[in-house]
Amino acid sequence: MDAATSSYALPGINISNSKTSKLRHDVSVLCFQRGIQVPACNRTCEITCRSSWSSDTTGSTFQNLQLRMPIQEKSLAGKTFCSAGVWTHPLSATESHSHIEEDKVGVLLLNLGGPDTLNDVQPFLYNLFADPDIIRLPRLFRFLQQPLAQLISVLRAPKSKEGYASIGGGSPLRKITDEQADALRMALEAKKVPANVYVAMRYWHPFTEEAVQQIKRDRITKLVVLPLYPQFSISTTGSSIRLLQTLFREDKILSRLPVAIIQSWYQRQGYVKSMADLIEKELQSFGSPEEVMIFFSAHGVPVTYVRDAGDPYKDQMEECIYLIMQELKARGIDNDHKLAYQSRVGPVQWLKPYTDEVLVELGKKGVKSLLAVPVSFVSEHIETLEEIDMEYKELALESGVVNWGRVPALGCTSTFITDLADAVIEALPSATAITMSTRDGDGLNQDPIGYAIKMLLGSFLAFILLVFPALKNRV
Ligand SMILES: C=CC1=C(C)c2cc3[nH]c(cc4nc(cc5[nH]c(cc1n2)c(C)c5CCC(=O)O)C(CCC(=O)O)=C4C)c(C)c3C=C
Ligand SMILES: [Fe+2]
Repeated sequence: MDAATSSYALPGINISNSKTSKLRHDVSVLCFQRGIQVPACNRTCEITCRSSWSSDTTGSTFQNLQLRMPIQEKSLAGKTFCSAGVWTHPLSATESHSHIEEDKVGVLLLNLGGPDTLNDVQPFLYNLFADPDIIRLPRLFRFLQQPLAQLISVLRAPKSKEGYASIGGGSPLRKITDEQADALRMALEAKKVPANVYVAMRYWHPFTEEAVQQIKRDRITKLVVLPLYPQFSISTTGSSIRLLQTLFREDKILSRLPVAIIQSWYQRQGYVKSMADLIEKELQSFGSPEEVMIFFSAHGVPVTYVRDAGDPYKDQMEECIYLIMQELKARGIDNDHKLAYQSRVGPVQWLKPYTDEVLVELGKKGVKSLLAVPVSFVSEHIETLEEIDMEYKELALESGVVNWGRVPALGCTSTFITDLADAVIEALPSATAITMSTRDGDGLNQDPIGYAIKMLLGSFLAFILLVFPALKNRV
């Protein structure tokens, strides 16, 4: 299911699924002003009109426009990954330059954040577990969110600290994200689109609230929100967008700021090609590259996110792997591959198959060469540097794998950053103000009794597991 049509759609925000190469190009643009419909099939008019609209009139007009122009895209694999209600007008980088000269453009990079020092680990974990998009309690039990976050963060901190200690005493995420922000700013400048680039971390510094205040102080007039997660998940991009929506709605100035949100970009040619480049290069470091199993390891999410809440993460991940493998095939690389999910936390079921279990299976089956490819995140972080490079490597070697390799995260790879710059430029014309209220996205509306029972049992189970000492180390 696509995020735009799932229960996690965020109405009022013009969210685009960034994928230049696949969008239809025969969409004509209409220009509305004060109730008068002015047919204007050129893009300059579209942008000029929209930037002069007041936010309260733009929302409804734009929603109509979206509904009247359904775009349904089928991927090569036959899955729908862009559905009605999402409208993106594809402008090429050069076409759009003249339209945005008068605007003061901002780009807001969304990321998770990580503890800078070991002392930050527990408060960072508290922020993470206090997020209702990470631990999803029914509204009736939301009062438990903070005490539960306190309890889980204190219990998990020692194990997390060990992990962060083994990678140098803190997360490298802030430094890498700052470098990516700088590289993106330069790439945009090279394309004659000067922009301020801001970093908004969800759970640690620089917090989203800080970035948003800076955007206000800088008097940005058009904003593109770009998550540094290629695929959409309720727990990552969804959570940050929800927070942004709250912050913007509460603020007189920000609620009128035209914003375009790129919800996912795993299907962009630039990203797919950059990933294929990394894999192709790393395969060459093996003695017999054609015998290497390409092992994609994605961060997992609890299975209920996908099954009950309509998180498109799993579908997008599978689509993403398909596209990367197609790209490799086109280059004559036809290796076996496998996708598994890592980093599960707590007692609930997460997306399967689990990375650790698959590694053992593959080793036992006689796979001798394995190339691990982290695929849900574009920076090195604790789960690549510690979990994959240390834990999973050791497990694979113990299980019979002899040759182990790992593809680095994309980081500031220039083809990748250039493509992100194009994604920003393409999204700019679709910026509209965030004014509408959030539709309640949890299952409460659909089956309130079933939902309450499930969540009550879930919370009860979580408590039991947390206070039961023998099970503590699974948290
Ligand atoms: C696409 C990426 C990610 C998804 C999806 C995701 C979901 C998710 N994560 C947790 C719990 C934890 N995540 C932690 C660290 C962490 N998570 C991601 C990315 C995704 N998380 C990253 C990049 C990082 C690392 C940040 C860094 O410091 O480098 C942690 C803390 C580390 C640890 O203790 O293991 C926790 C906890 C849940 C519960 C969840 C989905 C519901
Ligand atoms: Fe995580």
